[in-house]
Amino acid sequence: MTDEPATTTDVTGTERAATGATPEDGDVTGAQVAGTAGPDDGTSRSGDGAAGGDDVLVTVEGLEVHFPIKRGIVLERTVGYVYAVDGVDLTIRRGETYGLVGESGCGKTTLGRGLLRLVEPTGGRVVFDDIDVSTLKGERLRKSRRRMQMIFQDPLSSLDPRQSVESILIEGMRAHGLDSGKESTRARLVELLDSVGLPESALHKYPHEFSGGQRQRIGIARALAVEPDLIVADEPVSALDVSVQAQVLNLLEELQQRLGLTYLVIAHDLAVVRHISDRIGVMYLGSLVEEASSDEMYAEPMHPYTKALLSAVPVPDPTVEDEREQILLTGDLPSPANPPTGCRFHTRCPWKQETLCDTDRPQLRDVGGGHRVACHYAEDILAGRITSHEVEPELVHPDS
Ligand SMILES: Nc1ncnc2c1ncn2[C@@H]1O[C@H](COP(=O)(O)OP(=O)(O)OP(=O)(O)O)[C@@H](O)[C@H]1O
Repeated sequence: MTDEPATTTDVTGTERAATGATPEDGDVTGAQVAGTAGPDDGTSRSGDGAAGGDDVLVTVEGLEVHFPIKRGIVLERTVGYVYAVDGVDLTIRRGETYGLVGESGCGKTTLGRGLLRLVEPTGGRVVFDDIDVSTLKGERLRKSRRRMQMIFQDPLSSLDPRQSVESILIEGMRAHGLDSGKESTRARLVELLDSVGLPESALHKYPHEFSGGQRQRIGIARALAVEPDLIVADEPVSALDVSVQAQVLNLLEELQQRLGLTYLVIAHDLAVVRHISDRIGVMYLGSLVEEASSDEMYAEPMHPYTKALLSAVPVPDPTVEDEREQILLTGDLPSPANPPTGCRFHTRCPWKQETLCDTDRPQLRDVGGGHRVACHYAEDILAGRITSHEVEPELVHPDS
């Protein structure tokens, strides 16, 4: 099959099918979503009424996933742990998109997998729609899994190359007793493909016959096949061409509105997260360091790590002067097998306060309106104990 239609992105990020590109070539049907915004347009969705209400679908409490480090061939013994997720508390509201960001290795994927119990948490709990899924076993666990699906970064490696699209889609339906007879199952498969913008003819093709964007559409259709409530999307567009990224993000948004889905979107690209998320959580070395609505996170970041991440994102309009505070992160991400004492960020923090930050681990505290931050410095500023001016020389400005 050919690639998806080429797109153009105008200055506001509005995606359009390029002139002459039909939906094409039969590959992407007319059901494909008309873009409203691209991933790099500098806009976010909070405040546009798309956010879920206060109805909580997922509660994560003190979640821990510690992987044992084993040594020895004959007598294997545990010599330490990778603290991949180390005490995360968060809630995801029904119908919202929660964006999770942070550097590679900070534990985003493990958190998503721990939430779905694709990896066993070593501590804490996950409550999904009032059911504590951390303790579920057997049939009840299987049933809860139907309601929580995952889509992956690399659709090619997550789709079995030996299975046709029909077989890929039917597998999950069958496992959950959702294939209810030949005719209705066939109609459902066609409906699923249409909902992700693929034609019926795709059913008998194999993953390698599709472009990257089309394969991601198949991954989305596979997740939708079992009628989930929550989808954890792990870097859903980072393996795709920029022109295709907006199409897939728009598709996810359209499906959310139509089907009432709730998303946890994991991404390292802050432009992607901003566009699609109602709220954003920033992770550093296994913990959340800040959480806020998408608009507030971009307008008023408080944690120095968040400020550093955001100052690395280019401004969408190159003609506008970038007046943001620039913070450059120094040093590497410490190993999650040997995290620093106290605040885990203190080894790279321009605002580190001696003894306090390297001994006392700050807790995530609500600083108003659901904006949560785990930082002694931010707390001191808010309490009026210090002003940001006192530490300004430590910050790296673009001209320095
Ligand atoms: N099965 C495992 N066994 C041991 N360590 C693991 C395992 N899975 C992940 N890790 C480690 O846990 C830490 C967090 O990994 P994770 O993949 O969750 O991070 P991430 O933020 O999603 O990074 P990326 O964006 O690169 O995927 C890393 O140090 C990783 O090497």
